[in-house]
Amino acid sequence: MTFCPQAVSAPEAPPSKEPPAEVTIRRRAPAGSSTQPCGQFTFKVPQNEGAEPQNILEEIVWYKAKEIEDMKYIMPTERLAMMMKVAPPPRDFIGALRAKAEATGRPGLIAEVKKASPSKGVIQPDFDPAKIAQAYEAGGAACISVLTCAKYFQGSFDNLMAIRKAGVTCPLLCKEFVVEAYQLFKARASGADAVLLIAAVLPNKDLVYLMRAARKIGLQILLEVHSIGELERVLQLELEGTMLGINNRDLQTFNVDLDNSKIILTSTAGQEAKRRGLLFAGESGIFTPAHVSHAQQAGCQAILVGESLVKESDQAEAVRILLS
Ligand SMILES: O=P(O)(O)OC[C@@H](O)[C@@H](O)c1c[nH]c2ccccc12
Repeated sequence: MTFCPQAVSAPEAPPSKEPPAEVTIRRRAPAGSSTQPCGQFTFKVPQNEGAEPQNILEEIVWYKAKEIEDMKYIMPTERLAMMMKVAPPPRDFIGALRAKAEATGRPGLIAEVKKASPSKGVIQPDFDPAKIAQAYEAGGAACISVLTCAKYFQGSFDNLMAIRKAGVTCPLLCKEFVVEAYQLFKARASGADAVLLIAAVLPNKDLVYLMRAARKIGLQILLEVHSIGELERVLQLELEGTMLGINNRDLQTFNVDLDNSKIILTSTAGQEAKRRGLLFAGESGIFTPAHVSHAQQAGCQAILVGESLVKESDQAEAVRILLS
């Protein structure tokens, strides 16, 4: 059986009432902290109230500014540019997903190498990234996603490099909270073939810039949306070399709703995205073959799965069972 997304019946949804969603998180703390320590006392600075992150996504993004500063200190951009020149050439991430979906009649799998997450804590204590990626590949994954965020997911760019060096042939996605081009260079220098960009974090102006920078260095893009409004917004962009991820998890609240892919893909914006021939990945909360079918019926030709695979001791078998 060949995979045929057109065969999935998509009821004509009424036009969305959501306006294109603007980014609601703040990229950095406004005007310093609202409390100032002074000896054994702490002074409150009322005009700086609200200087605490309002949710985990904001906290992560604020932390990135400091992390990137440290990274640049250890490895200046010029050295990174030299490393990019000797990095193994990029492979076709989106093409590998399409090919797998066509060959198997099931969504192509992006299997995620993730040790921990802010919502679940440590998911796999016996964590050997290269071994896990090899098991995913042996089980039939089309692509591998590698969490590189150190503080919140216990990931690293070294994991990306170790997986590439171990000879894994599946194309690799760098899963990071990208806010600066420096992180794209780091991803490519570490052997990534594609990079995640999150619409909930980046306004369109930043997306235009970062997508251009990514393409220039040969990285494909997984552009993640969580709502119809975000999809409407990103559809205003030039989406060449880009696929769309529909996150079932709200990154600000951690709530997972497996129907989110269907809600978004049956909207007017979803239909428009399908007409443009874009490839969709259903992301998060996929645990069973029935969940995979649910995503496929919603119109996803790809799925992104972390926890349910990585927590198993035999990850190759876990992949086979999920795709059965
Ligand atoms: O472990 P799960 O529920 O299968 O989810 C995987 C993946 O979708 C999730 O890790 C993810 C989706 N978007 C993100 C953005 C940043 C960090 C992580 C993510």
